[in-house]
Amino acid sequence: MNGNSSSRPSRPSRPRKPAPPRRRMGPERPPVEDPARLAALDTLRAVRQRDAYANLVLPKLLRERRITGRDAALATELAYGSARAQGLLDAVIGACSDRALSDVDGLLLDALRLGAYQLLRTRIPAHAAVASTVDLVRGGQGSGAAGFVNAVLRRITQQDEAAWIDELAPDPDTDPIGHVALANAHPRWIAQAFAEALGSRDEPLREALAADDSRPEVHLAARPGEVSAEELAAMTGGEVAPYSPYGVHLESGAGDPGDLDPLREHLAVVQDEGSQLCAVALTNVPVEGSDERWLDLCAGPGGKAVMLGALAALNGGTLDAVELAPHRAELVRKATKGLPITVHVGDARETELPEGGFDRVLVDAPCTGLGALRRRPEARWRRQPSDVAPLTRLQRELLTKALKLVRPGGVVAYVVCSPHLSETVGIVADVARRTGAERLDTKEFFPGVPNLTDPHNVQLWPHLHGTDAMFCALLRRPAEG
Ligand SMILES: C[S@@+](CC[C@H](N)C(=O)[O-])C[C@H]1O[C@@H](n2cnc3c(N)ncnc32)[C@H](O)[C@@H]1O
Repeated sequence: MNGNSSSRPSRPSRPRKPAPPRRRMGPERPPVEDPARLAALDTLRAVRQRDAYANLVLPKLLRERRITGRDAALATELAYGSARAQGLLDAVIGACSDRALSDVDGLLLDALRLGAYQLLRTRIPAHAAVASTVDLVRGGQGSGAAGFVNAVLRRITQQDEAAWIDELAPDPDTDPIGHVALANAHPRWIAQAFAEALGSRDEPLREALAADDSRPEVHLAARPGEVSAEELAAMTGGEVAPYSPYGVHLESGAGDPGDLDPLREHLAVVQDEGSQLCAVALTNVPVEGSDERWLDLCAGPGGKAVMLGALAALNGGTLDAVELAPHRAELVRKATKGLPITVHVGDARETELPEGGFDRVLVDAPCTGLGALRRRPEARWRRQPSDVAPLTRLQRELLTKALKLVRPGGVVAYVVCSPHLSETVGIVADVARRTGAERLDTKEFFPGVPNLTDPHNVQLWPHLHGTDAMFCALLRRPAEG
């Protein structure tokens, strides 16, 4: 029998009343009176639940919910700030909660982090920070949960950030690295890696971690041959960068740079000034003989390929670009449209491109990214010390292959966005020793950049150069004897 009850008499048709609004199942959403905080909270949730990237989730949410202006700026500050400071916030929340953090429901932990960040690291009045967070929780998880969050946040208000650090951080006399790590919201192992790279556990380390813990400016790179840095600065309201001949700095929070006309028209890309300097340095080294065939061995998503491709075009040459991940290779193709670039998808270690066939080769190797933590809010809490060893194996193999692909007398730039010594000087010293490559005085090819002291390598730092902590070493394949 048909499930429709055909035996029922049909009812006379009546004018239909508008249906009452349908109630959602499950906990009610808060009324969206506070779109900025709700967007920040939803971002923290996506980071925790789906391993999402805050700087991909939030801009999408802001667009979908049409959040703009001051609300967008507040959402950005709260989402990225809370993600960046997570370890410090958790230490304080843990000290103020009668439950172990591992027993606190994830949704409540997100809200507590959002509230604690406002209390410890913004000028939002304490009563507003507490009340707005409690309202979000009451709307989402009910009044019992709201009571718990209220109690924890009220305890946090009893001291400011400095007092909490005094109470919770390791003793600076016996564990200076542990102390400065918590005070600047970094995991200890990362602070330790920075200390080793800086050769200091004192003021330089504190300055490096503090710079890494602040909101970065947006850097743009003008496409060589299309527009000058001065013109790009005038078009975007930015400032010409201090070191890169193509760089422009924009204030952070000035909206989505992707909406700027020069970016839409492919006259410029978003690219950290340190990355620009490393790509340009490769082209600054004199080479004898031919100089037409350049190679970018790890090209996705294509920032440096755009720079190198545009410079190759001006030089009458070409660029080959290799990328393992097909979707990232596609990004390289899109970013470099109109430039003399051939994109190859595959493992650079096994590429069939001709050995000895290139005059200049860039190895912008996959790395921990510890040098760009300020641009990736949650990354410092996600990365693990165990990530380092497999990357160093890959880095060593890629640099070794690059030194085969470059012709005798040609030059290779080894670049990583990390100051971790195992990924930087450790790789270069080892591969140079095994291959006989000549290590050049890399800083010579970073003209005008101060505070470079290593005789072979360049390590940039946010606190010294305003760039990501990029590392670059230039090597030459010996001419055949
Ligand atoms: C640090 S990123 C390169 C960034 C790029 N040069 C830019 O400026 O936009 C490293 C890239 O190497 C790619 N990769 C990883 N292993 C690779 C391999 N064995 N061969 C080629 N590319 C690889 C990654 O997918 C990633 O896109």
